[in-house]
Amino acid sequence: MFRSVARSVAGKNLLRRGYATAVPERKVAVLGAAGGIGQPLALLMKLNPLVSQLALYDIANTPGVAADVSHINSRSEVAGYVGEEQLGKALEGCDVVIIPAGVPRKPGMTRDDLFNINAGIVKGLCSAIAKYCPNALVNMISNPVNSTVPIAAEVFKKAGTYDERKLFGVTTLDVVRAKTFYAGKAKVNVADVNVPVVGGHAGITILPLFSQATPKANLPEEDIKALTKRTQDGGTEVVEAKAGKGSATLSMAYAGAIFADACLKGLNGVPDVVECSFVQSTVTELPFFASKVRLGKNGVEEVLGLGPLSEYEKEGLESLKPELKSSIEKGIKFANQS
Ligand SMILES: NC(=O)C1=CN([C@@H]2O[C@H](COP(=O)(O)OP(=O)(O)OC[C@H]3O[C@@H](n4cnc5c(N)ncnc54)[C@H](O)[C@@H]3O)[C@@H](O)[C@H]2O)C=CC1
Ligand SMILES: O=C([O-])CC(=O)C(=O)O
Repeated sequence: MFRSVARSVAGKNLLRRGYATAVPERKVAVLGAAGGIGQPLALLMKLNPLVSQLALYDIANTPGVAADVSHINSRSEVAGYVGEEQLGKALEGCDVVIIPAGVPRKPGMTRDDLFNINAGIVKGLCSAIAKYCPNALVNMISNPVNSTVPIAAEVFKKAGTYDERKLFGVTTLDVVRAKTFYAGKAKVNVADVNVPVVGGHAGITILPLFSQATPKANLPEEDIKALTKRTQDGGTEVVEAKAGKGSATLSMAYAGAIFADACLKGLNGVPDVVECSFVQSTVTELPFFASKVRLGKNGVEEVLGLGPLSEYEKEGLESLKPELKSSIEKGIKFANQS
């Protein structure tokens, strides 16, 4: 009886290490797993019961991280992979690949200042994904997300493996911040709060839609403007507080774990899994845009529209388009000329 249920779930075996519920096997890789985000994200993915195999890849230091995390008595088997020659093994059979590989900002830098280093890193990793796990859902964390996602798309197109339903820029941290800041201002329970955040993932391209926030609080316009600015500058707030020691890592690991969990639930057929993400889109005239996305067995099931916007949000939407367009074009150009 159990076996027949098992076979019906995407042909995957269900029982490993005594895990006794009908949850399919899922392999997740974290690329950049020894870094500031990678380590806590590895921990959180190890705690996720939907993961059966966890592959931790970096150019250095993954054996230690993998040995450490592997002692936790949760479902998944953990393996560490180090150096390019082990990347293929890390990726083979992956259902979800999470990419926090690359350099973080220092005070005074924009996310776009990371382009020169991170674009090449992302390009290399995506070429390997196209080769070793072309069907995996890719969760792009590396900045500038507004450019790294288009780079990944171009790499996959060139390799003939592009499926727009399987490529995601992770913008969950913007949602996490918007929820936290809104709850503080509106004096509502943060656990009940929902706020869509659309656009992209840098400065004014981050557009929280507080007019759609629930529970409703009817905050005055000046509070909405302050909340919007704080959400847009949330990354910079952390970069400045860390004073040269990097950018958000712990809150990003939390956000990355939420988004990867949503991807896994979608793959497993859980209905109505909706998260905001920067994806290929026709919601605006821009080819990529963050909005609410319904996740399913093939990744993006439906890109949801923006819903009704306030006048302030309409202005924000128009103001962000030129910057987002140029970041997208920069990524596409890089991928096609190098
Ligand atoms: N999407 C988002 O909301 C956020 C994105 N980020 C971005 O995430 C990235 C990583 O940030 P941190 O973890 O703080 O940096 P980090 O420097 O602490 O860690 C990065 C890791 O990537 C590894 N790495 C470098 N090249 C690699 C390659 N070719 N293959 C595999 N691994 C490689 C490094 O060895 C290092 O362990 C940055 O680009 C940062 O801007 C950070 C916070 C939020
Ligand atoms: O601000 C940064 O450089 C890192 C990031 O993307 C964020 O914290 O939102």
